[in-house]
Amino acid sequence: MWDDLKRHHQTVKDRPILSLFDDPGRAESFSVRVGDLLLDYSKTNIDRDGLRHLTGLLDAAGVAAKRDAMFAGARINETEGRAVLHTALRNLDGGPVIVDGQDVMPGVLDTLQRMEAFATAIREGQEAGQGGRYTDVINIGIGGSDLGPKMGAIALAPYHDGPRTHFVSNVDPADIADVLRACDPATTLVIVASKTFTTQETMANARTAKAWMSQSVPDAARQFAALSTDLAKTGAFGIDPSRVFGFEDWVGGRYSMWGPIGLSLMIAIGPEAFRAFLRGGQAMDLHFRSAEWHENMPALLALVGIWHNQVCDHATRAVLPYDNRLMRLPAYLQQLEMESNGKRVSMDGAPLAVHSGSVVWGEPGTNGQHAFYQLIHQGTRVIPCEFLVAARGSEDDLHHQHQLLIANGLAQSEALMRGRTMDEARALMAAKGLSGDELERQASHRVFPGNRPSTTLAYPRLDPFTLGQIVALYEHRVFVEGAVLGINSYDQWGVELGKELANTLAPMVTGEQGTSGKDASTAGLVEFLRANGA
Ligand SMILES: O=P(O)(O)OC[C@H]1O[C@H](O)[C@H](O)[C@@H](O)[C@@H]1O
Repeated sequence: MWDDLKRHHQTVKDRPILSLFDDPGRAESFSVRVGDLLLDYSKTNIDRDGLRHLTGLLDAAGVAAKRDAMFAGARINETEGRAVLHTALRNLDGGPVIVDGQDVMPGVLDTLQRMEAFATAIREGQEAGQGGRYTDVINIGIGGSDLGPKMGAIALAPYHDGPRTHFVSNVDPADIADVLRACDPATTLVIVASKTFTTQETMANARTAKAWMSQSVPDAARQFAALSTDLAKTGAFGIDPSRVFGFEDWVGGRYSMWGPIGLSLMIAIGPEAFRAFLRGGQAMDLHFRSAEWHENMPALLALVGIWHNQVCDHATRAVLPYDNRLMRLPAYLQQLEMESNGKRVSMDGAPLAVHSGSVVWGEPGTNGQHAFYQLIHQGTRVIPCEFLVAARGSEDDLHHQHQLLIANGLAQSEALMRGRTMDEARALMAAKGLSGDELERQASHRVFPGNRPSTTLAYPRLDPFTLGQIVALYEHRVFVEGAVLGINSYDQWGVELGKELANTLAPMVTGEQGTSGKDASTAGLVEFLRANGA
């Protein structure tokens, strides 16, 4: 299959994408809609044959059966022996989900209702701090216990009508110090978010927050809540079970914002808006489970990615939201995609025959246009771009600015595809009065090779339902890519070695131990930092 695709790529790689639009149905045929979302992938070099080869990969890898196994609660995370059921967290009225002969939905819905009651009590003031109604909520967590709710809280800022929300993740004391300085301990709720409740950074920050609060209020633990799968550890930390929201090991950290890890977001925007977010995710699940591959948005987004990364060998992909409040989406996707599909062996342990998932990066437009787009347009590497654009913003009185935003987003994808030829550049320079060698030289700097691929995801407005659809779309994109590659998208062994070595280095940094056994570079750096006050 891969060979067929690579052969096909050889035959089309020099073809201008623009020439595909000689077919008047191109844009329509290479677009897909789900509800009010539109994904346009017509500005890529994928044609009908390419799509046939790509969907062939899905059939060869048995993706439909793997998808159904995931939704049915099979232990598809084989290296950890776990089911993968974040979809159950948004399965509001989708019927039972059975794991080991037990329906998990009553537990999921019960936890959701407890979260809603708690969030409402905080928002309405029945649940208060020792100095009065809560004014601030601090979510302490890292990775999946931070990126989702933080990305969501920024994305849905117009819906934010609860207490102020802060996020602390880094073990760097600068992170927590800046947040604590802005909060009154007597009216602050601290949420410790950690699936395992052992993560070094989170536990260090949680202890710091507790010490900070203990200086001002009689019973600091009363103003703490916990989100975790390990209820014994939350109890040992002193958090009352009534403020602990548990979840099961079948929710992966980077897939967890739909459940208890989303509590800070729910407190910020309210339970009703949070349910709309869940409904958006559920709508995408229903689509993913039922649509044929050629009109299945997550599958197509994944196939476009596979075409660009594993077939065309473009190693990175830029995610460019023309929607400023999606500013943390690229960071969120870095964990979702790179921790999920950054694997070098397939499920059975054999090395991959093709590259693993791509490097994901990006910034909102239009900011990026004034920074790194130069390289995207004229650099020697091709960087497939993924644009996201809303028809309307939340600032109706400033809609004229939003229209400028849209024009900029669409202009970039057009420019990437169209480019500018040497003849066009020459004409520009001639119009400026240049001639001869100087005209040639100046014109060559103004050539855009074009033929650079992009996709555009368009939607009416970034509301909670739409955000739910977008996040679930990307989750399933990851699933499809992982299934095609035959890897386990749901473990993350690649983060372990650094953690182990940090434990061996900590006593060297404090000076309790010498640096013997370390390479000369690492030992030298420890010594330099110690000599300078570490
Ligand atoms: O939620 P926690 O157990 O504290 O884990 C937080 C994060 O740290 C780990 O190192 C993993 O790489 C992430 O997948 C996880 O989201």
